Amino acid sequence: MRSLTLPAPAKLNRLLRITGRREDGYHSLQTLFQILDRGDTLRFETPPRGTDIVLSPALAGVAEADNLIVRAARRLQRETGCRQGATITLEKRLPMGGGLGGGSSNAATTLLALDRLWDLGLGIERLATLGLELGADVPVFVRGRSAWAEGVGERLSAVDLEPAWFVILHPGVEISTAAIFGHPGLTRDSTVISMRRALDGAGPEAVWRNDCERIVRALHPEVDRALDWLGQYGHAMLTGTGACVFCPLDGETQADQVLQQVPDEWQAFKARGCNLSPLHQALDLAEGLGQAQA
Ligand SMILES: C[C@](O)(CO)[C@H](O)COP(=O)(O)OP(=O)(O)OC[C@H]1O[C@@H](n2ccc(N)nc2=O)[C@H](O)[C@@H]1O
Ligand SMILES: Nc1ncnc2c1ncn2[C@@H]1O[C@H](COP(=O)(O)OP(=O)(O)OP(=O)(O)O)[C@@H](O)[C@H]1O
Repeated sequence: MRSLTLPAPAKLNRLLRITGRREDGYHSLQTLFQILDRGDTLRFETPPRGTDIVLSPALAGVAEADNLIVRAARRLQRETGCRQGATITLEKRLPMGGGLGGGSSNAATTLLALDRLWDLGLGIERLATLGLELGADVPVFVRGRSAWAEGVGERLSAVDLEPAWFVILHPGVEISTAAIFGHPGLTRDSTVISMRRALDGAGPEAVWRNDCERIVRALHPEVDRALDWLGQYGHAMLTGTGACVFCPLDGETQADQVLQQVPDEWQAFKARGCNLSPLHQALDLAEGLGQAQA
C-alpha cells in the first residue's frame, strides 16, 4: 500500500471584480488569489486491489458522489482508464460555503496526490484543465501560486505578494456561490484593469474591493456586522462570495491581539499569506524524501 498525507490550503480573494457575464452563465472576473498557510488535511492510501474510491468522514449535507474529492478522483480514473482505487481520509477545518475555496482546494490536492500515487504523470497543465471542470477555483490550487486571475479564474499569472498576516472571521452562515452569482442585484460591470494597476495602482483601497460585498451585506446581516467589526482594525473585506471576511494585519502579534477581541459568537483564526502553496511545498518535500512509501 502506498500513502501520502497532504495539505489543502485556503485562499483569499484580495480583490474581486466582476467584469461581465458569459453566454454559459459564468461570470468573467478579475481577482487576486492569496494562498494561505491554513487549511484541511487529506490522507490518501492506495489499496493493492480494486478501483473503489472511499472517503471518510462524510461531509454533512454533501452526498459522497458530489464530494469534490470523490469527483476529482473519479475524473482522473475516467481520464486515464486507471484501474487503481483510493481510501481517502479528510480532516476538515475550513468552513464550507465560506469563500475560502475549501472544496476546490480539496479537489486540487486529490488530483495532485493521485496523479503521483497512481503514477499517472499527467503534469500540472492537464491537471489544471481537469480541475477547471470541477470548479473555477480549482486551477489556482493545482498550480499552487498566489496569482492574478482572469477569465473565470483560470487564466493565472503568479505573483509574489508582500509577506502578510490575516485574521479571518466566519460569521456563522454558509453562502451559496451560485446564489450570489445568480442574484439580479449583483453588479457585473466593473472595468477591466491591468494587473499592474491592481498590484501597485492608485491606492489599493480603491482597487482592493470585492464586487460581491454589497449584495452579500444586504442578504446576510451577519456578514454585514462582521465586516463592520473587523473594519476597526484595518481594510476588512469579503473573500469570494463569502461568508468569511478577512483583514490584513501588521504581523502575527497584531493578528493575535485582534483574535483576542473577537466576540464569542464568531469563529476566527489567523493565517499567513504564502506565495507557494503548502501543498506544493509538501510535494517538493515528499519528492525529496521519497515520502510516498511503497
Ligand atoms: C467566487 C470565487 O470563489 C472567486 O475565487 C469563484 O469565482 C467561485 O469558484 P467556485 O466556487 O469554484 O465556483 P464553481 O463551483 O465553478 O461555480 C459555482 C457556481 O457559481 C457561478 N459562477 C462561478 C464562477 C464564476 N466565475 N461565475 C459564476 O457565475 C455558477 O453559477 C456556478 O454554477
Ligand atoms: N470536499 C468538499 N469540501 C467542501 N465543500 C464541498 C466539498 N465537496 C463538495 N462540496 C460542496 O461545495 C460547496 C462549496 O464549498 P466550499 O467550501 O468550496 O465553498 P467556498 O469556500 O465558498 O468556495 P469558493 O470560495 O470556491 O466559492 C459546499 O457547500 C458543499 O456543498
